[in-house]
Amino acid sequence: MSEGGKQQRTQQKRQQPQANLDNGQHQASQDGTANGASKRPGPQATSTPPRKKARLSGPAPAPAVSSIQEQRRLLPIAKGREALVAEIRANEVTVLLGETGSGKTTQVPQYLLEAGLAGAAGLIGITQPRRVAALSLAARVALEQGAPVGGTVGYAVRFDERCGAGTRIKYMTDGMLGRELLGDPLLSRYKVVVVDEAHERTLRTDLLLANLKRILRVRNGESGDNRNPLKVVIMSATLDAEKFSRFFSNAKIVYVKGRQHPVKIFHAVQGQTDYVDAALRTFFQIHVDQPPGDVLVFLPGQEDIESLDAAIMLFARQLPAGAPEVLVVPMFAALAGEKMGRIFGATPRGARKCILATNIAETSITIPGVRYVIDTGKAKEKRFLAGAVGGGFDTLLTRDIARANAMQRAGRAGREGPGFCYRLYTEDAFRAMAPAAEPEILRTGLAGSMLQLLCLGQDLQELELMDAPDVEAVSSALRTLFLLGALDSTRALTEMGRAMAAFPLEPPLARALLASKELGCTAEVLDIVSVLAASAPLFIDAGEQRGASVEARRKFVHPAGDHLTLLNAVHAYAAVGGGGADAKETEEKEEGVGRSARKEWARAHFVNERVLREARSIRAQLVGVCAREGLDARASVGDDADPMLLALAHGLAQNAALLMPDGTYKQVMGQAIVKIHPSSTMADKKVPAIIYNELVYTNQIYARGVSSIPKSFFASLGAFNRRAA
Ligand SMILES: Nc1ncnc2c1ncn2[C@@H]1O[C@H](COP(=O)(O)OP(=O)(O)OP(=O)(O)O)[C@@H](O)[C@H]1O
Repeated sequence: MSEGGKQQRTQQKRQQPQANLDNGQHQASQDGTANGASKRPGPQATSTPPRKKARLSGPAPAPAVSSIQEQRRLLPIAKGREALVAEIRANEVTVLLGETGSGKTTQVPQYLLEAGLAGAAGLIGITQPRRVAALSLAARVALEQGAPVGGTVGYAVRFDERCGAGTRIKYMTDGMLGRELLGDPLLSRYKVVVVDEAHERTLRTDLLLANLKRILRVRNGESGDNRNPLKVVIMSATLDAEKFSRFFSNAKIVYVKGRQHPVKIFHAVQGQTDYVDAALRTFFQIHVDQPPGDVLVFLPGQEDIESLDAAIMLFARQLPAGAPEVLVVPMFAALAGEKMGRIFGATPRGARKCILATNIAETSITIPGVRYVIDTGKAKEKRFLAGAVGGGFDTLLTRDIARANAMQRAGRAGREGPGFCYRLYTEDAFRAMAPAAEPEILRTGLAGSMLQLLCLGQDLQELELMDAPDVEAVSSALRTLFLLGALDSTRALTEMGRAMAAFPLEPPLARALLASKELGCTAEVLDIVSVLAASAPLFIDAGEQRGASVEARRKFVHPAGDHLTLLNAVHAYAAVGGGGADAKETEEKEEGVGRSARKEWARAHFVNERVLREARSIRAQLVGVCAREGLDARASVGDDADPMLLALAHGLAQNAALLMPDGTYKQVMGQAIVKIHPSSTMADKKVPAIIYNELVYTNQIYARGVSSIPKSFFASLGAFNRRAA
């Protein structure tokens, strides 16, 4: 059945509260992550929605621990503190394996600082694959240190940094530390680098590991220079420790024993065909039958989160009067700060919070109050098809998770007291899962990373990596960089390439921005790329209200397509009182009437306001880079569309397609036949030539983020001349 058909069917089903809910039984089992001995059965599904009075009484969660310092002392890792510090002191590289929640991420950096391993003024950097983890961990550890964030403990994530002169412990994304290599190739300010959640094997972690190996060689003395040695600690709860140890010349492996609180695991008795429905049933079984505690549900993506959110609210309204309130809180990468506050903030008395999250909540973080985890066993995975028709494109498909992910998910329960994890898949399915996710370097586009490496004088193919990337993915990245003008025909980095790398943007967007210099439209292109670099689409996919959303947005629609439509929306938002070019002015209007008017405006136009606000902060940072790179951020062409489209086309030259006589579009630099995505303002238009932000493959190849360009542009795009060369 098609995705759309399935969606429709589930929606129909969820709109009938009396639907049969009788296939959600779970059985308790033990696996590597569970050492609880609870006799409490898993939630038993009923044949009707919950009717009986829900209760939020029962055994209290773990006894409150009086002080934060006492909590620290009770963590399993605390018992081995001295021995652990001694091992790290004695070894250049330590691989540290310990159960989820044992205290690795929050405690190890503090132990090392307190033991003097960072010297008098050196830094301890702790990398995380995800920004939300870096932000929340910095907040927690700052609290434990009794100092504000930006004091002893700070953080650095893309487009946001809070560190001061006195910062000694820095939580950061793996990508940020990678960027620091550009200015400081030996990471000389760091005495210790802790690579946390290394099992995730993100591309950035892998590149960082390769660089750390290089840096160790230089700083730790093969060349005799041992004045500023570096220590590296690799950590995870679910790691192939031997592999990491081998990579670092048989590094010492240290195990932290024990976990603070048990997590009891329940598996579904039979496989679930509709995981959103199964999650809905399981949530209400918990809500009705189980003692207090918040619930964390893992789902693949935003669409499922929104669908489950609506379904839970529908059922919650049917609970008897006086039943505990249900508070649904979505959690995905694109959330703005104030929403994060709702996730991590205290649940009101008598209510039960239900956090609906993607895998951004899977590792490292502690969400206070969460006692129950529901795991659908699914995640969205981005995969770059390098050898595909069309020269490669990203796919974003829902897939089964790996065992390591399942164990990490279970580990989000049981952090403040005993926890429970309900897997919506069978124990056999769990055992059949791959042990760990495939390293990202084997499945992702490499152009951006390759450009950064070239700026460091490194060649991806010569780097000593844990797993070497696919040859086709490497040549696809090289081709992209060459067509964008970042490389010359000898594969050497050009001035343009260096300038592109200065921007924390994917190469095509950086190229478009640089092209705006000559064309005098930097102000407009900044507006556009800032939105495209944000972590979610600007326009909300309104689902059933699609008709209404199209109508509401009609006034922004630009005949040239999605990019200028997006620009119109940014300008319209600015006119309501925020989001425009002048960040300072908008900050002043942040409070009060302006703020609520903007929110209302965004809601009425089905525009994602947090994206606009995120884009505004991205823009402010890009303006800083523009100044350094000699671009005038105020240069504007007003309403003149052509210069803006031409600048964009410089970045998206590889993403161009021409109209064929049969009404389809065919790539200019590839063989693929593409369709314009139905969400595009260009969906029903037939224009001679288009550029697009990306191709996505669902059941066919769709171009998303589409603009019409004059065919005459092709003559002036360097990429086409280069292709011919
Ligand atoms: N924000 C927080 N609020 C309350 N308790 C917290 C918070 N962060 C951490 N803790 C407590 O500290 C414990 C250890 O957390 P930490 O992140 O250091 O563990 P970890 O071993 O790194 O786990 P993981 O492998 O899951 O990342 C948690 O189980 C929890 O009890």
